[in-house]
Amino acid sequence: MTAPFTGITVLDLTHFVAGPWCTMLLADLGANVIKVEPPGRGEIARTMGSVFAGGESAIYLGFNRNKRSLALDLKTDEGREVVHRLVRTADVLVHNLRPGTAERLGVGYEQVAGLNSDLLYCHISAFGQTGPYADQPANDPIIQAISGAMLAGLADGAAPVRMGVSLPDFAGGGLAAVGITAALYRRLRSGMGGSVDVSLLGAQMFAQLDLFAGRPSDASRAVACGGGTFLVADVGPHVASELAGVSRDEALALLRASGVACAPVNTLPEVFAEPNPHTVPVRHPTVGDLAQLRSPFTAAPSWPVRVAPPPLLGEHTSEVLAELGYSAEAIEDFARRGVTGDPSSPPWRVLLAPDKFKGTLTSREAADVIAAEAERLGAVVRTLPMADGGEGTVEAFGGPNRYSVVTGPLGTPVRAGWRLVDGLAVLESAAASGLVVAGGAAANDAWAATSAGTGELIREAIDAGADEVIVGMGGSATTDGGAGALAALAGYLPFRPGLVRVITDVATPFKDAARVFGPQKGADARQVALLTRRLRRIADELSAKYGVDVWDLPRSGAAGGLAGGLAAAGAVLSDGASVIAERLGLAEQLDWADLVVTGEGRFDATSLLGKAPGLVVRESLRRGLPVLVLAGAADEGLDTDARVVTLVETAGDVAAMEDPAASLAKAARSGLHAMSPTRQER
Ligand SMILES: O=C(O)[C@H](O)CO
Repeated sequence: MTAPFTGITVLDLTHFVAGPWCTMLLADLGANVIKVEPPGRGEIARTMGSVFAGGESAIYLGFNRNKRSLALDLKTDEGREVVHRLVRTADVLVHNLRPGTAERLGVGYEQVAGLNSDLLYCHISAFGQTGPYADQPANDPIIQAISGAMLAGLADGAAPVRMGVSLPDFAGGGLAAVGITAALYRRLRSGMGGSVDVSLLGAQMFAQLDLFAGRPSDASRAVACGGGTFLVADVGPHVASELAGVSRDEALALLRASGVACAPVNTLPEVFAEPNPHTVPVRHPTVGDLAQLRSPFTAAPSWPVRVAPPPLLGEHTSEVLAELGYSAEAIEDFARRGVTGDPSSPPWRVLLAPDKFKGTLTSREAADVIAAEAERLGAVVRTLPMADGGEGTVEAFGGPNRYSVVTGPLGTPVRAGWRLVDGLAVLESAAASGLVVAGGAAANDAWAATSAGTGELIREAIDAGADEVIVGMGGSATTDGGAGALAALAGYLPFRPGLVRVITDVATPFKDAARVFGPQKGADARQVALLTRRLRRIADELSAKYGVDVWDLPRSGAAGGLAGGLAAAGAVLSDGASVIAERLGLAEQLDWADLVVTGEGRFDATSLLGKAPGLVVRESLRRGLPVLVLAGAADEGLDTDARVVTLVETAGDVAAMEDPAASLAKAARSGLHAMSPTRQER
């Protein structure tokens, strides 16, 4: 079951109370509400009121949950172009701008109706669109005054009092949400868009119907109790005087026991000490734990109720612009020129280049989790998921666009993804002959496991016309010295120069392939010895056939010697992380970044030596860039200037394994927050 307004997009140009309250009602019911705010300062409520926490005002925090914030200067041509793109994709536009302002910003009804005939345009105004006051600005006290609410319940001649509750705003916002709901229903039946107008004065008049109907104000029902407290109960003067001598709690107990409707006159802290669960907790990135008033709707059957924290200013700018089809370059350009960013504070550019978190998150998944946290802190983000030749290599190049059924490591056919774009094929041994494919070390047969499938993929790539084939090595189940692959490639060997480049996750030579990696593939000591003897024989055969001695050749032991087998047949061996970094343009991305984030499952001395995160760290530090490493776990006392934050220390070792995405988010939040340029103010 989805929330009722799932799939409805609301372009929210509202501010302060009435409009944000209306759009929050829609957001609570599942609408995708995009709140457009001026860059730098945000909507007016962010700086209004007397209660602030984490840099946000309580007024703003109260009315804006479940929304996304897009910082956008509507006074620029580009800002207007963006908002018009949004109009084209939105179902509803809501604003409570002063008369004439929407038109000045290019979002008046006449200006946008032609862009999207399905659009429902809701204008919340003080006095409506017609009548003598239509052009007059007004706020809640003005409406309270003109509607008679300021004198409601007061004795004749008493000084007017503004109701402590902004009823005009709540009535206006709530009724606007009803009007929008009705218009959406009409659109569903008739296909018609259109407009909905709600005036605060009309809404207030409607909400104080009982005043006009002459209902007595009943001020006398507030009964004084001991200690200067009050309660409300329908009791006569005699009982009231009795209650004056007892504590309020006692008085309430007596009245309740006698079945008299009664309640304490609560102070605000007392309201929240009442047992009813009126609030729901939410974690806000700068405020911390934040109580939100629970939406009073309950439905049966129930629909999902979500409570996402009120967004930071511009938190979703990049995300929304990307959804509208803007390129990463255009998004960055907007930020730099002040269309979406605060021109007085330059964007914080964060490059995310993690490797996989082996067995839990792919590098792409990890990058996406970290990106969400960085964007929350206002960063402009670029992602560059890394790999080293093992699992995730094809993904790092953009993901598979072809699939082939090939021989799996244990003989069972496997569907392996690979990629061919502009003559460059990328494939990986992990997908065709991987340990994961074999079912892990326990299920693997280290002696029988074959690299045939990787050979078949190479054949497919050559047959498909690839000019260059990059073959990732790593994460394999095999220790067959490439014998299976070479047999599958019969008729295609030796490779013509430059055709096949093998990129490896390790520099291990052929002779050590079984000793170093056999155990993780399920081989016991006896099998390791047998596998090493078999590798020796294969090396001799390769030498006799191709005249290449791979026994001591660096990198030839990757993927159980498959790298060596292919190298003997003419492939070039290279370091996986370096080739991938070069092909993906890591250097240019580092030139762009202010902070670099990398990561992997376990960060240890070997990471610093050769693996992708080590390379990212090294290259970043060489340029003087700060680096954050997020790792599942890390060795103590590593010799690095990078800041290392582990999932184990921030989320605990159980959570790190059971919910790696949430744990990574937590670690990213902590690390990024500590390295954020504005952390002092946060
Ligand atoms: O596949 C393997 O053997 C290891 O990942 C080293 O390449």
